[in-house]
Amino acid sequence: MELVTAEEMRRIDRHTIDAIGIPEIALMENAGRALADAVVRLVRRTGWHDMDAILLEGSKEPDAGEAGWGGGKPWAVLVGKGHNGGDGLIAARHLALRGVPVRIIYATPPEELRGEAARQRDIAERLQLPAGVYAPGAVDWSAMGGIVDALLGTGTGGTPREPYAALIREANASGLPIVAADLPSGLDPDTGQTADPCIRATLTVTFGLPKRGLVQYPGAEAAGTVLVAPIGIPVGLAAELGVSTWLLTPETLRNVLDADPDAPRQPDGHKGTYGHVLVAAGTRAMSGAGLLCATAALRSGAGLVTWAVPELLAESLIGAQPELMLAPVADGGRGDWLAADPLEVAAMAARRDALVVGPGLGRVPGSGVDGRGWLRRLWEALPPELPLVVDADALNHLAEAGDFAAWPKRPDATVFTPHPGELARLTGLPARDIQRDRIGVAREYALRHGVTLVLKGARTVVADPFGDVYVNPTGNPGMATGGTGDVLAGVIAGLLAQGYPATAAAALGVYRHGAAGDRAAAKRRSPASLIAGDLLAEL
Ligand SMILES: NC(=O)C1=CN([C@@H]2O[C@H](COP(=O)(O)OP(=O)(O)OC[C@H]3O[C@@H](n4cnc5c(N)ncnc54)[C@H](O)[C@@H]3O)[C@@H](O)[C@H]2O)[C@@H](O)CC1
Ligand SMILES: Nc1ncnc2c1ncn2[C@@H]1O[C@H](COP(=O)(O)OP(=O)(O)O)[C@@H](O)[C@H]1O
Ligand SMILES: [K+]
Repeated sequence: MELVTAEEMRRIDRHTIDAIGIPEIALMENAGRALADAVVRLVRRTGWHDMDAILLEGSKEPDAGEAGWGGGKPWAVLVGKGHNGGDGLIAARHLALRGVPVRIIYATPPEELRGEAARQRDIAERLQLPAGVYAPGAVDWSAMGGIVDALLGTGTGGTPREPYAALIREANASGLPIVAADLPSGLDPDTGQTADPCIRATLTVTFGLPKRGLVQYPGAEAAGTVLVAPIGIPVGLAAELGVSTWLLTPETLRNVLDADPDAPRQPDGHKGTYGHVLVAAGTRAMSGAGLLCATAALRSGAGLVTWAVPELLAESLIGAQPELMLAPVADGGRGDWLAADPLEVAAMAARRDALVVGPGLGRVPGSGVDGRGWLRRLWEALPPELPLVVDADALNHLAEAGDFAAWPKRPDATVFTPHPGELARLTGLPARDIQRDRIGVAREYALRHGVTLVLKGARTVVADPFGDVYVNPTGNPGMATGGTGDVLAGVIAGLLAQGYPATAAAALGVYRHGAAGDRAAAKRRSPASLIAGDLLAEL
C-alpha cells in the first residue's frame, strides 16, 4: 500500500476526476459515507470484519467498551470550510439516516463554505440537521456522545488558526472519542509533525490512500487507529503517477520488493545454499554486541556465520554460541578493533557472502588510533560487489571521516543502519530536524550517497538509492533497549548472504525484526522488560 503526501493525493484525486471522469461529488460521498459507517460500528460495536475499509497494519482495533461509544447521545460533527468539512457534512447525513443523532458545529460561518462543501451545507440545511456556528465555551460537550473531526484535511497549511485552534482544544479536553476525517486536524499530512493544537483522535478514517503523516510519530499517535476507506480511486493509479513511498506490509514485500516473507526454504538446500556471513563486531567492553549480531545472522537463516573478533577476546568467547565460528584477528594484544589490520578483515570477508561491521566496534575518540583511516582502508579493500552492512560505531567512524561523499562508490550492495543520532552525525543535521521529516531526510541521504539507508526508531524508514522508501509498521517501544540494533544489523546481513538484494534484505530484515519484537513483548508481563536477546528466539 502506497503512502502519499497531500500534494500526491491531490494529483491522484484530480486524475480520477478529470482523466477518468468520476465526479468529485461521488468521491466525497464515498468518503463521508465510510466515515459515518466507522462511527456507527463504534456506536453499535459491530466490529470491522465486513467493513469496506482496511485496518492499517500496525494499528490496533479501537476498543468501544461494553456499551459502545456515545451512550445514545448525539455526535458533534465539527465542520471546517474546505472539502474536509464537506466529508463531515456527508457523514452527518448518513449518521442521521442510520439513527445516530448529530449536531453540526461549523467552525466558521457556513456562508464561507465553497463548492461541494457548500452543496453539502445546503443539503444538511434542507434535511434540517441540527447545526450551529462555534462560539468559544458555548458547546455543552457533556451532552455529546462523540466527535467527528472534519475541520482540516490535506488542505491544511501550518498551525490551525482561530477559531479552529480553540475548537480543537475544546474537543481534546472534552474526553470524548474523536473520529478524524482523513487526518487529525493540526497534523502535517506529509511529515507527521503535530501542530499545537492538534486533534487527538481515537480513530482516523483516511480516504483513498493513507497519508505519510499518519505513519510517522507523533502523527501516528495523534491518529489513533487508522482505517483506509476506498473512495473510488483506481487501483494502480498512485504508482502510475509516480508515488514511491510504501507501507512495509507482507504484500509490499511480496509485490514491490519480490521478497516473500513466508518464502519456504529449498527442500534440497544445504548450508552452502544460504550463504556465509562475516560479522566484524564486538570489543572488550562490548563483546555482547557482536554476539547478538552474529547470533541474529544465524537466526535469519544464513547457512554459516563467522564472528571475527580481536584476538584478545577470542579465548573467552569460545562456546558463547556453539553454532558460530570464531575468527580471531591479530590485535597486538589490545582487544581493540582499531589495532587490527583492516586488510586482514577484508581478506576474510572476501571469502564470504556478506559482511556486517560496526556493533561494538569502539569509537575513534580516545582510542589513540586513527579510526577514520581504519574504516576507509577496509571500505577500499572490500570486493565492490560484496554485500555490506555498516552499523553503529562504523557509522560514527564514517561521520568522523567527514569526506564520505568522496569515497569510492559501491554498487547497490551497501546498507547503512543509523539511529537518528548516528544519522545526525553523518549529515550534520540536528537529530530533531531529522525526526521532523524522517522520510524526506532518509530518501535524500540514500539518493545522494547511493546506499540503502535504514533510519531506525519507531516506524523505521528504509530508503533505497533510487528514491523508493518503505515505512515499517512492526515493532514496539519495548525494543528501545541496548542491543536490539545489533540484532537488526545481523538479520540484514544474514538476508544479504542469502542473496536478497540490499533493499529487499533491509526491508525484510526490518519487518521481521519488529515482528520478532512484537512476539517477544506479547510474551512478557510488560514490554518494558523486553531485552535484545529475547528477540533472537522470535526471529
Ligand atoms: N478533492 C477530492 O476529490 C476529495 C477531497 N476530499 C477531502 O478534501 C480534503 C481536502 O480538502 P481541501 O483541499 O478543501 O482542504 P481542507 O478541507 O483540508 O482545508 C482547507 C481549508 O482550510 C483552511 N485552512 C488551511 N490551513 C488552515 C489553518 N492552519 N488554520 C485554519 N484554516 C486553515 C483553508 O483556508 C481552506 O479553506 C481532504 O482531506 C479530504 O477530506 C475527500 O472528500 C475525497 C475527495
Ligand atoms: N519505540 C519503538 N518502536 C519500534 N521500534 C523501536 C522503538 N524503539 C527502538 N526500536 C527499534 O529498536 C532498535 C534499536 O536500535 P539502536 O538504537 O541501534 O539500539 P542499540 O544500538 O542499543 O542496539 C531499532 O531497530 C529501532 O527501530
Ligand atoms: K480532519
